[in-house]
Amino acid sequence: MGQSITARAHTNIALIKYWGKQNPELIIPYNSSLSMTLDHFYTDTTVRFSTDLTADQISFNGAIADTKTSTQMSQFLDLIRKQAHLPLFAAVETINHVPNAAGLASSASGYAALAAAGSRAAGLELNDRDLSRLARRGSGSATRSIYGGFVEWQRGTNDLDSYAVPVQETVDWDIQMIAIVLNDRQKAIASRAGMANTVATSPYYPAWVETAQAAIPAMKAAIVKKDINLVGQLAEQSAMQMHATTLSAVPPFTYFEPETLQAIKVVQTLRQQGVSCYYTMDAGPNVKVICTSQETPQILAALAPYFSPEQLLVAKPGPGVSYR
Ligand SMILES: Nc1ncnc2c1ncn2[C@@H]1O[C@H](COP(=O)(O)OP(=O)(O)OP(=O)(O)O)[C@@H](O)[C@H]1O
Ligand SMILES: C[C@@](O)(CCOP(=O)(O)OP(=O)(O)O)CC(=O)O
Repeated sequence: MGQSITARAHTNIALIKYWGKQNPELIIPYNSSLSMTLDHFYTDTTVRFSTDLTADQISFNGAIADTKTSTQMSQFLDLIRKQAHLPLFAAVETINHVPNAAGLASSASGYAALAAAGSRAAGLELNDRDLSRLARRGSGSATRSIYGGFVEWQRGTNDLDSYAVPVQETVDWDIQMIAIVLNDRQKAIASRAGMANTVATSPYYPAWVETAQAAIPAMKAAIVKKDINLVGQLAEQSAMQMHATTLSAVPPFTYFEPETLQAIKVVQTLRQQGVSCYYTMDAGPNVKVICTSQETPQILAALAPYFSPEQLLVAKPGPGVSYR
């Protein structure tokens, strides 16, 4: 009977987005990305390898995982089994402490937690870099969730040199995000399919890679300066440039919904009034507002006529992977 290991990983939101893979099998991106790990939203995953099992046993939020999810997780466990030379099945229990369909990447915290708990349960003692490389194989955004604070995923060119590094692990200045949960409809195009389609068909894609790469040093400088306005401006630009590549794909598609524009308008109006707030968006309609805690009450008040309190979730910078 193997040891039972529980790991916690927090989700993250990219300020400079990852969008497109140069190697889909190994999940090597075309561009580097930079994110903020969030405090309130995380996944707890427990893994135990056992001679008693005849198949992986995967429980997801207290129920048996659906076939698609459990197949993906078993394939990920295969990577760990191979690395550890351990031909045993595993019992996995994972719980996402991320509100349903909040547009806060659960694949990021999910695969970072599975990489951490799974590798340890298999007897591997991976350093953070190798843990980041392993998490990357589950989902690109998981590469960054190994670390807390601000994190850069250096794109690299192969399995060995594509991993995340901490940019600022302890964030001692005032920055946070308000996630606006617009609707809980299943998104029509998953990020994986959306980015593949964009790489294959958007004539703007080469420009995306070039501008995203150039934005990384600019964002790092803004973080060092603790400049909320510069961080916000660069994040907003990156998000809208990413979404421009979906509009220019063939056939075109978008993650925007009417409520998305409503939320963006509120942010723009507040900014005209002198409030420091900026928006970002991932592969779904929900908007995340980058702001200071000081101005958050004013921003929540401006959003209140359009969205209920349950739709507005506030998060601060959070920690890296830990073991329970
Ligand atoms: N706790 C978990 N453990 C392992 N895998 C998970 C976990 N939570 C979610 N996932 C995987 O992540 C997938 C959901 O990821 P998906 O990319 O669709 O959305 P997201 O990660 O929430 O948002 P984004 O598109 O921005 O990454 C699920 O299908 C599941 O396979
Ligand atoms: C828009 C994004 O959130 C895309 C995240 O994509 P995923 O990490 O979910 O994609 P896969 O690597 O295919 O699993 C931007 C980002 O998080 O950087």
